[in-house]
Parts: sequence; structure tokens; C-alpha cells
Amino acid sequence: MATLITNIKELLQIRNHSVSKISGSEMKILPTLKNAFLIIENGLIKDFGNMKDLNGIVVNKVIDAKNKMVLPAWCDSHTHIVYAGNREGEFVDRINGLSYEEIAAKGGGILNSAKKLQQTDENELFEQSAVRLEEVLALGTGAIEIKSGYGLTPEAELKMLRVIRKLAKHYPISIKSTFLGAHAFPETYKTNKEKYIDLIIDKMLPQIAEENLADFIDVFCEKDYFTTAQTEKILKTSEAYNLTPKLHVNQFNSIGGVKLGVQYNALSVDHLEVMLPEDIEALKNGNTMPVALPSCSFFLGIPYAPARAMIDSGLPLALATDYNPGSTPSGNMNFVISTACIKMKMTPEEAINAATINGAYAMNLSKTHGSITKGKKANLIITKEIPSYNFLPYAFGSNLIDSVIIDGKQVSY
Ligand SMILES: N=CN[C@@H](CCC(=O)O)C(=O)O
Ligand SMILES: [Zn+2]
Repeated sequence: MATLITNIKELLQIRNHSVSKISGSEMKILPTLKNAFLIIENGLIKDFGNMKDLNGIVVNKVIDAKNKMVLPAWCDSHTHIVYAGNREGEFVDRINGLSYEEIAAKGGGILNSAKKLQQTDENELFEQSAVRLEEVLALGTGAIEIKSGYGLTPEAELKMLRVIRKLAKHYPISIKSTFLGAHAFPETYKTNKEKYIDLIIDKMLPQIAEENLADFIDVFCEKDYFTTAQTEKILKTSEAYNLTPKLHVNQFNSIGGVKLGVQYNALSVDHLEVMLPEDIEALKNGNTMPVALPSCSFFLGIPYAPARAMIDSGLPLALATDYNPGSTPSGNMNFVISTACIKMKMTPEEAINAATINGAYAMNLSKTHGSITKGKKANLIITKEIPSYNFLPYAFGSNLIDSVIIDGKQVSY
């Protein structure tokens, strides 16, 4: 089963296999090929090149991409798309003057979502989450990480992780699953926080490992959530289960989460809205990918991660949505790259590198995703007719996607 895409105005992000992430000044370079073809076979990228070198090949399907661009599908390495209900009431509370932290202190926020999720059965949770997954697929996302963390009881956390597994079975998109039991302290443990940590360590982690429900472990390491000592206790235990950390750090305060993440070989540290010079220094000493979530900054009106400072000091950077009901009710990676350029002063090349190959790295998927490379998955975006790739972040809010190809097949949701 072969498909040929012809007359591609510009094929973006062509790389050889050995590139797993792009750092520092190299992020300004986006290798491309003009007037290109691309051949897909068995769901993989078989070949690509200049149209003048295309010779009589027999295929089942031809897609004419005249005046259109082709690029790897977005790699969204940080989402919470499995949740029940929404929190638009809190959105209005914030418009009327309450802060995100004040809403959480009143029992809203993550605990509000946990209450809703605990009361929602697994099938209903799957249906609600599938709507969001189909939405982001149509927006060009071809690989996604999904976290638990709105359960906060052993039963409800496992329910979330099973829904993630079921989504992975039902949809062609590549899905990685992260256990985030340490997202917030349930009300009943507010005065005995160590007991909740014990519940995570003694009850949740062993069962998750037994059912093989998670690829990664996450902790919300933040003032009023989990301290660095509590985070470390969880990370130490999860090493025995082979769960690589991906951490929520530095969203509101810098309390040492970045350094701890690097020390525990975290695959990524995410949010980073508040970064001290020592946080940037710590990232230089490891292979941990910093991940910025500009839609969260946009929605909450909090600072943007200092992308320029990180990239200019030689670090890599990935971009993700953080799609969740409280801080970022949007899974649109196209908006993320626009916002990164407009608000974080990333160039279009840097933003596209951050949302493709570096996003893949932050999910441990860069061998198979995130670039136009022979043998990688044919997860592709075909754009509408656009004058240049700069148009993608420039024309923010417009839908510039003509079609999305996942595993070699055009998807329609
Ligand atoms: N900050 C922690 N967790 C989510 C938001 C959770 C919520 O408000 O429901 C985030 O990444 O922004
Ligand atoms: Zn998050």
C-alpha cells in the first residue's frame, strides 16, 4: 500500500535518523526541500526528494500538494485530555478577580475536576476524552502524552489510566501515558499529606506497574502542592518501576524542581514560567528537555517561559499545549506555535523544531516521530495553500490545515 505526495511547495523538517533533539542556535535552522515528493509505504516514510528526481513509481494513491507545505504532525508532549466536565465557572470567577491559586484554595481547581471525575464512569470518561482526542487529531497532532491526576484515589487514577490505554487502542495516534497521582492533595489528606504520599507509593504505583498502565511519572512540584522532598520520595520509588519522570515545575515559584528533575534524569521538566538563573544552569548539566506551555500563560495571564534565555544559553526547548480543564482548555498546537513566536519571541523555525522533533524527544519518541526521515512514521500535516512557512505562526487563529495523515492514512474527524 503506497501513497505518493507530489508537487509539495516545501517539505519541512527533513532530518537524518541520528537527530534526537535540537538545541540552542541550531533551533534557528529548519531544513527544508522545495518542490518535493514524498512516498509513504506501510504507514512509514519510504522516500522523499526533489520532484525532478521522481521516476516512474507505482502507487495506490497520489495526493497533489501543489502550493501546499508538508511537515511532520505536531508532537504534543504534555496534556491532561482525560477529564470529566469542564470548569468554565472558575473561568468567570477569574474574570471577576479571583486568582488561580485563590480558586484552588477554596476547593476548586484540580480538586473540583477530581470530584467530577470520581463520579463519572469509565465509558463516559472515554467518550468525553475521545471528543478531545479527535479534535486535536484534526488540528494536526500526531503524537500525544496524556496524564492521569484528576482521580486522586487508587480507583479513579486507575480509571483514568485505563481510559488512556483504551484511547491508544482505538485511535491511530501515538499515545504515551503518565501517572500524575501527585497532582494535588485530596481534601481528606490536607492535614496528613505524608499519608497520601504513602497511598501513591504503596497502593497506586504497584498496581499501575502490574497492569503496565504508565510510561512516565509526574509530580506537581510547587508551593502548596508537592515539596521537593515529597517529589523526591516519589521519584525514588518510581525508579524501581522503571517510570521515567516528567515533572510539573516552576509554574508559579522556583523551589528546586528543575534541579531535582535533572538529578533524576527526567525526560522533561514542564511549565517553567518562573525561572531563576540557577534553573537554567541546572538544565545545562543533563539531557532533560525543558517544555514550555504558552497557552497556559495566555489563559491564566501568568508569565511566559523565558524561551529566549533558555535557547540563547544553548538549551533545547519543546512546546506543548497542556490541554486541561483548568489552566488551558485548548489543545491547539497551531495556536501554541503562534503564541510562542508572538509572546516568547521564538522564530518560526525554533517554534516548529520545538513542536515536532523536540516534542517527540519529550515523549521518548524521537526515533519514530517528529521529523521527515526515511523509516519514521508517516504522521504528516498537509497545509492549505500558504505563501511560506512563516505564515503558520503569523496567521494565528486561522485553520491552515488541509489534511492530516496518521500512520500513512488521511484522517477525517
Ligand atoms: N499545574 C498543574 N496542572 C495543570 C492544571 C490543572 C488544573 O487546573 O486542572 C497544568 O499543568 O496547568
Ligand atoms: Zn500540566
